[in-house]
Amino acid sequence: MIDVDLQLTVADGTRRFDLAARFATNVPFAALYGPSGAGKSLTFQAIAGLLHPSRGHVRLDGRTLFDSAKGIDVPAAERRIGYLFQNYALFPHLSVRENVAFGLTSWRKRRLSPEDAAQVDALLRSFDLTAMADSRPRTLSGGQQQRVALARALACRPQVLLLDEPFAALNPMLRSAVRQDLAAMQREWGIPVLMITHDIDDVLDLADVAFVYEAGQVAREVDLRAGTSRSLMAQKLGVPARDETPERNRLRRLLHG
Ligand SMILES: Nc1ncnc2c1ncn2[C@@H]1O[C@H](COP(=O)(O)OP(=O)(O)OP(=O)(O)O)[C@@H](O)[C@H]1O
Repeated sequence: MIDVDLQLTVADGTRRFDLAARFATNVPFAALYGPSGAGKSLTFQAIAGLLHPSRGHVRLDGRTLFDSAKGIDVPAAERRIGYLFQNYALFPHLSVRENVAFGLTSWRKRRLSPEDAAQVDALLRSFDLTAMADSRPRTLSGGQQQRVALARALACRPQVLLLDEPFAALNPMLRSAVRQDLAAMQREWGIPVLMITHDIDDVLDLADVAFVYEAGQVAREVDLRAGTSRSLMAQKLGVPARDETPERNRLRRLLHG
């Protein structure tokens, strides 16, 4: 169960933005959906401990990570949260293996324990990265880089995985394949996922619940589990339903083999 209530203000010389977002869920896959600049990434930063709300709380599976009233603010490194940034933020000077292992090493402890090394090897295998483990990220395709970023986010055995627009850098053909990979990964690792996306298909294909953001607040919660038709879900989310004609589906099947 993740339970957040975040109130914070960010400002620079000319702009100010107020976030007042609240939601709680225990579904395996939840989406934060909404227009650009609505406060979704700030929410992730506050959950991960990179931003400090002025009021509110962050609770994860009964553990309090932040509570302004009780003066609790667990440091980011101790929160056990996997965070996939919008542009992946891979380290260009490190190999694939070193990128995946990054969260498990520290400047003091340069070497991985045998247990951690085995975990890194398992992740490389699981994400089909073993053959490129010693390569630098710039020599990898977009989809491969995305898998490295996901493997790195999972390496610290997180209690929740935050994915900030995980498919944004991928071309449309790759997107649907990677969407399926992500769903399979979620089933295999059993770690709850919160995903930020602008893409209605990401929401409809992956999410159990969507929190719709508007101007720094969660305007509504949409349950996407069985029993609701795709077009009704799209309507609830406030977007036009896709043209799901049989002809279009036939073409989609042909294109995807
Ligand atoms: N340090 C800051 N000072 C002033 N405004 C900021 C600061 N950081 C973020 N903002 C603003 O806060 C708003 C919310 O930002 P946020 O990154 O959470 O949006 P978002 O919903 O994730 O958007 P996108 O989907 O485009 O990534 C934006 O208008 C952004 O410009």
